[in-house]
Amino acid sequence: MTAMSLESSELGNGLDAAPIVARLSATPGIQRLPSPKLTLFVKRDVLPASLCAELMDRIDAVRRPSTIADPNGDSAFRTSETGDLPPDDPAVIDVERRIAMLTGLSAIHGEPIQGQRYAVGQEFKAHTDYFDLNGADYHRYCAVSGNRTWTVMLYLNTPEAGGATRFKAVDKIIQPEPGKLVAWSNRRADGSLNPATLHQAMKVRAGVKYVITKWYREQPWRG
Ligand SMILES: O=C(O)CCC(=O)C(=O)O
Ligand SMILES: [Fe+2]
Repeated sequence: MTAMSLESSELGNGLDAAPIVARLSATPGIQRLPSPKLTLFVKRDVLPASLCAELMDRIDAVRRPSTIADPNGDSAFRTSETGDLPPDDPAVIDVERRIAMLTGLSAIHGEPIQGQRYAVGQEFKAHTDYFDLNGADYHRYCAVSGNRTWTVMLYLNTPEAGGATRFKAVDKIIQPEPGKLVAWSNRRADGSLNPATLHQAMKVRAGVKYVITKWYREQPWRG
C-alpha cells in the first residue's frame, strides 16, 4: 500500500461514522469492541516510547487542576490535572499527524489535544464526553463548534496499579499501556448522542497515569 497523504485522510467530522469506521477497521492490528451499542476501537503501539516520554514532559509543563462542564456538585468528580498542549510543539504536531492518518478525522474539526495526569487516588467519575443538551452550560460549550462527535485517547504510560478506563454499559475495561489508542464515536448510527459511551477513569492506586485526549466537533473548531 502506498502512503496516503494527510489530505486524503480527511474524512470529515465523524458524525457519519461510516468512513471513519471503514478506515479504522482496515488498520492492521486494530481491535473493534464486539458490541452493537458502542463503536469503539483499540490499537496498541500507536506511539513510540520516546514520543510518549516527550508528551508526558509537555503535560507536566502545562498541567493544572482539571475542570468539568456542568459541575454536578461533586467536587471529587474529576480530580486529575489537565492542560492544553502547545499546538506548535514538534511532539504535538507528530501525534496530531498520527491520529489524523489513523482515524481519517478531519483536523479542522478537532479541539487542541489535552493532556491529563492522575496521581494516586485521582479519577474521573462516570461521564459522557458529549455535552448534555439540557446542561446549564450547553450553549457556552457548543454554540460555536457544535457538540462532540468522536473521542480519541492515547495512554502514555502504565501506572503501577489502577487507572483503567471503564465503559460500564458495555462491560469493557481498558488497561493503560504506553502508546495504546482508544477511539470511539459518541453517537449512535443515526448521529444521535449515545449514552452507552458512559465511561470513567478509575482511580490510580499506585504510580501515576498520563493520557492525551482529542475530541472532534460537528463544526470546525473555533473555540
Ligand atoms: O483517563 C481516562 O482513562 C479517561 C479520560 C476521559 O474520559 C476524559 O478525559 O474525558
Ligand atoms: Fe471522557
